Amino acid sequence: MIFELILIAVALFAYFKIAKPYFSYLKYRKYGKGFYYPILGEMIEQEQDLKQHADADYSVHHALDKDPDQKLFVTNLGTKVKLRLIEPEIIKDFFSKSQYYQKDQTFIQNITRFLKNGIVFSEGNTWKESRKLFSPAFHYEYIQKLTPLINDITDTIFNLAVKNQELKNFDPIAQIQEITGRVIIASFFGEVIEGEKFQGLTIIQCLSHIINTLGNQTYSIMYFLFGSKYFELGVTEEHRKFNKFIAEFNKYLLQKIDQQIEIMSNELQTKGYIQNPCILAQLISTHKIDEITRNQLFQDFKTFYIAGMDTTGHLLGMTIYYVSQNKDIYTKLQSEIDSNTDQSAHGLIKNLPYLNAVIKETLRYYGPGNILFDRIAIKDHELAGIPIKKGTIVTPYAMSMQRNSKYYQDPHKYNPSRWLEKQSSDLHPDANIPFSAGQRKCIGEQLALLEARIILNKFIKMFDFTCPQDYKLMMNYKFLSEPVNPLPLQLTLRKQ
Ligand code: HEM
Repeated sequence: MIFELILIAVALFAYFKIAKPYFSYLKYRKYGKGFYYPILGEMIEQEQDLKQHADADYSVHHALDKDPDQKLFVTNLGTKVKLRLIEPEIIKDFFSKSQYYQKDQTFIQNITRFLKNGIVFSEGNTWKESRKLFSPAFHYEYIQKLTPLINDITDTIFNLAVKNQELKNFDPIAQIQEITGRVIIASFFGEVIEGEKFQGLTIIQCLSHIINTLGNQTYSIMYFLFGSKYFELGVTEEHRKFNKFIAEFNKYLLQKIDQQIEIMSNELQTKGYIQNPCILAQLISTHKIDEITRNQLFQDFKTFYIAGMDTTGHLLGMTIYYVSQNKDIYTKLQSEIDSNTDQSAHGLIKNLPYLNAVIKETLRYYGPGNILFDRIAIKDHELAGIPIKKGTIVTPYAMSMQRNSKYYQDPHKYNPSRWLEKQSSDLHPDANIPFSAGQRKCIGEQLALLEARIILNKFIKMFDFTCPQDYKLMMNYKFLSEPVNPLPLQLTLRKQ
C-alpha cells in the first residue's frame, strides 16, 4: 500500500512538475528555438555557459547568430514556460500591452522583502502615483543642475583613492558605485544624511551590504528550493542577525527621513524657500509631499538608490574595462577629452561625441539593464499574432537583440565608432533599448547618462590605466551581469 502511494506521488510530481510544463513548452516551440530542462530550466544554461565560455550570458548574447530573424526563444523557469522576446516588433507589441503583465516573483521575492512596493516593483495605482510624483525631478532640466554635485562627489572619491593608495588595485565598479550611491542620496535628501553612520557603517555601506546579501541568498540552492521564506524565517543565526540588521536599519532610515522633512519644512516656513535643491525639498516646497505616505516615500527612496547605484556603477566600470582592452579606443577617447575645455553638462555632450559613443556602445554591448525583470502574463492574449497563455513568463531580452547582425555590423565587437558612422542613423529605432521602453522605461536615464559623462571624463583626465594581462574576465549573472572577480586596474596619476 505504501509503495503504491509513493508511486502515485512520484507520478503526480512527474506529471505536474515535469511533463505538463514540457507540453506547454512544446506548444510555443513552433514560434522559436529553445530548450527545456526540467525544474532547473535556464539555470542549467547559465551554469554551462559560465563553465565553457566564462560568461553566464554567452548563449543569450549569441542567440541570434544563426537565425537573425527569430522573434522569440522558448525555455523554462522552474515549472513555468518562459519566452525571451528578441525581435524589435514583438518587443514593441509587448510594451504596448503592459496591462497584461506583472513582474514575476521568482527572482524578486527576496529583494522585495527589503524594497517592498518601491517604484520598480509596485503595480497599478501605487506605481502610477509614485511615477507621477517623481517624474518631474528626473527631467533633464532638473537633472543638469546636479552637475556641480556630481563633479564634487567624483572628485572626492577619486582623490580619496589617491590618498588611500588604492591605485594599484582599483576596482572601478566598486569605486564608481560609491560615487553613484552618494549622488542619489544627496540628490534625494540633500547632503546632510550622507555622513551619518549606522552600526559603524555609512548609509551607502549599509544599503550595499543588504543588497549584496539578498543577491547572494537569491542565487543559492536554498532559495531555489524554498524561496525567500526560508531566509525570512531566520533558520540560522546568520540569517537572524541579518534580518535584525534590516529591521533596525529600516527604523533608523525612516527616522532620518522624518527628521529631514521636519528640518526642511521649518526652513520653508521661516525663510519662504528651501536652500537645498534636492528632490525632497522640491516635494516639500510644492506641497506634493502630502500626496505620498511616509512609508511609500521611504520604499521609493531605497528603490531609487538600488536602481541607480548598481546599474550606473556597472556601466562605467565595464566601460573602463573595455577601453583598457583596446588601445585605439583608449587613445581616441583620451585625446578627445584632453582637447575639450568646456566641462558643463552641455559641453560634455556637444564637444565629446566619442565619449558619448563609448557610453552608448557599452549600453548596447553589455548594458546592465539589458535583461528586464521577468514578467508573467496575467491574462490570455496575443503578442505579434502568437497566443500567450496566462501564467507564461514573457521577458524582453535586449541583450540578444542588441547583438543581432541584422541591426549591427559585427555585433560581438565592442566598437564605439559604429554610433558615429553614417549608417547608425539607419538603425531600427526599436533595436536599441538599454533603458527599456514603454511606460515602465527607466526613470533615471538622464541622470545615469549625465553621471556617466562626468565620471568617465574625469577618470580619463585624471588617470592612466591598464588591466593586468593575467586577469581573466568571468561574467556571472546575479541581479545584473557582473565580473566574478573584481576588476583589478592599475592606475597612475596623469600630469595635469
Ligand atoms: C546605466 C544606468 C541604468 C540603466 C542601464 C537602467 C536601466 C533600467 C531598465 C532596463 C529599467 C526597466 C526594468 C524593468 O522594467 O524590468 C529601469 C527601470 C528603472 N530605473 Fe533604471 N537604469 C539605470 C540607471 C538608473 C538611475 C540612475 C535611476 C534613478 C536614480 C534609475 C531608476 C529606475 C527606476 C525607478 C526604474 C523603474 C521604473 C518604473 O517601473 O516605472 N535607473 N532601469
